[in-house]
Amino acid sequence: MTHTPAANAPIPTTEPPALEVRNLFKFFGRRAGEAVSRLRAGATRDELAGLGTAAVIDADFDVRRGEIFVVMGLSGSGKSTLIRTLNGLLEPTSGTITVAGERISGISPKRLRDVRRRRISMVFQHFALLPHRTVLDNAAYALEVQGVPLAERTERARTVLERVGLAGWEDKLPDELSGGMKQRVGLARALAADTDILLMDEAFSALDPLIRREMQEQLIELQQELGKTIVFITHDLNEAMFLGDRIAVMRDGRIVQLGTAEEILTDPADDYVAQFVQDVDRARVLTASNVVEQARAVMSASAGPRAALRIMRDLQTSVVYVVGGGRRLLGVVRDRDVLKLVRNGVTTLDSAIGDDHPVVGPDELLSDLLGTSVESDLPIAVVDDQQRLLGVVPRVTLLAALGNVSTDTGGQPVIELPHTTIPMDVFTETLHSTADGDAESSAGHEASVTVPATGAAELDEADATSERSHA
Ligand SMILES: Nc1ncnc2c1ncn2[C@@H]1O[C@H](COP(=O)(O)OP(=O)(O)OP(=O)(O)O)[C@@H](O)[C@H]1O
Repeated sequence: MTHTPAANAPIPTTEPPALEVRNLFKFFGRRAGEAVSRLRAGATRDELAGLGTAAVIDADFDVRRGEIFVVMGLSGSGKSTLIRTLNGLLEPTSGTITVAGERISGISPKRLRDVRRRRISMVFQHFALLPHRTVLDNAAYALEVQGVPLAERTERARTVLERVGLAGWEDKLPDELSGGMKQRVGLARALAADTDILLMDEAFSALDPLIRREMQEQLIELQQELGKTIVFITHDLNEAMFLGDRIAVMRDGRIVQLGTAEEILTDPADDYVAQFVQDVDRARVLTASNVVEQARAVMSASAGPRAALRIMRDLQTSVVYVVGGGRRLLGVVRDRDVLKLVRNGVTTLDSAIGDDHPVVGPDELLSDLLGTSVESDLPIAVVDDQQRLLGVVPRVTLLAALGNVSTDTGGQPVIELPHTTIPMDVFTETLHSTADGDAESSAGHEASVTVPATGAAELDEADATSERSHA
């Protein structure tokens, strides 16, 4: 899952947003205008219950081009009403809606139909397929309504059916399909219309959990492939968090929080949202970048085997991460190999650097980290796309994050690497006996720990300083 930048980041384009919603109110009932004035003045939904229902109260947001924007809330919170106003099925009581720069509120029905046809497709919970028409005809239906010639619409429908995994099913009737396949036809029909915006109203809610997850994953793939703007309505927070680049949480007609999944999970706007997120499957929301910790046992390759041994001794670990220029991760060195190099008087680390350590990118989901974590005794190294070491995810941190527990044990950092099983004396003895007038020859001192935290240049300098201070 790739998330867009933080919720309030500026839109990096001069094009208008896919959708602009400004101060939108929808009131069902008598004296709607008066009800909206009272809502603006601070009246609650309950206070207006005598007049009717305030289904959407002062919604104000943009949907960016190419994002999956999820509207999430319990039954009755106003999600369906909001989406129906977005596609012009309902006229707002007050406020405006603009689609790709074109107003769709307060315009003539003919113009509205035209904007909808060109800009917006809808996918429904219960598929809304025509039972006596084949899969192909259902997929081509929107195009047929638009008057697209038969040959062209058949070709476009075939292409999208293949894309959603239904090649070979074109001649079947809806009744011959499973629920997941029916929804794929619904999706294909929406995609065939080739509009910029897809509105999906609880589109996966009627599906079995496994099929539902498959559809969610496929939707993300399709979105990345096709770059559609998707507004997805759901009452399921896990689904919202998995799909949404941003999520609007609705309660009693109001959007109470708008943000990325991470923002909502880690900084819920109020107790209501906090209660919701308690049950979220964190493994499918949080990524390595959310839980990464600073790696302590890191050294520059140029510092050599003796420096590695000193770090192992001082941190009592069996492994040190080795980085090159620009903090690029080269691999790990292990205590036994380093000990051999030092004993043999080898001054470069290269031959001991191994790559048998787990590495992931910052966007990797925690659910994908679990398997990696159990396969290795080392913490997972997190690197950026230039292979620069960003930090590590120790197993204990991963488990704590999934269980929503703190790893803070009173200021003591988590021990991230396996303890060395080689007695400390052996390290010290080796450093002394092989010392050639360097730092370790001044017996009896405690070597200061080299715990580089920043760039390789600083690492080199830290080592040089360490050597000098011992000389
Ligand atoms: N046409 C209508 N006339 C009167 N009240 C309505 C109408 N449509 C919706 N409402 C009311 O507006 C409120 C919001 O309903 P809406 O269907 O938008 O919520 P929802 O979050 O989509 O819920 P659900 O998931 O159950 O559909 C509810 O109290 C509902 O009863």
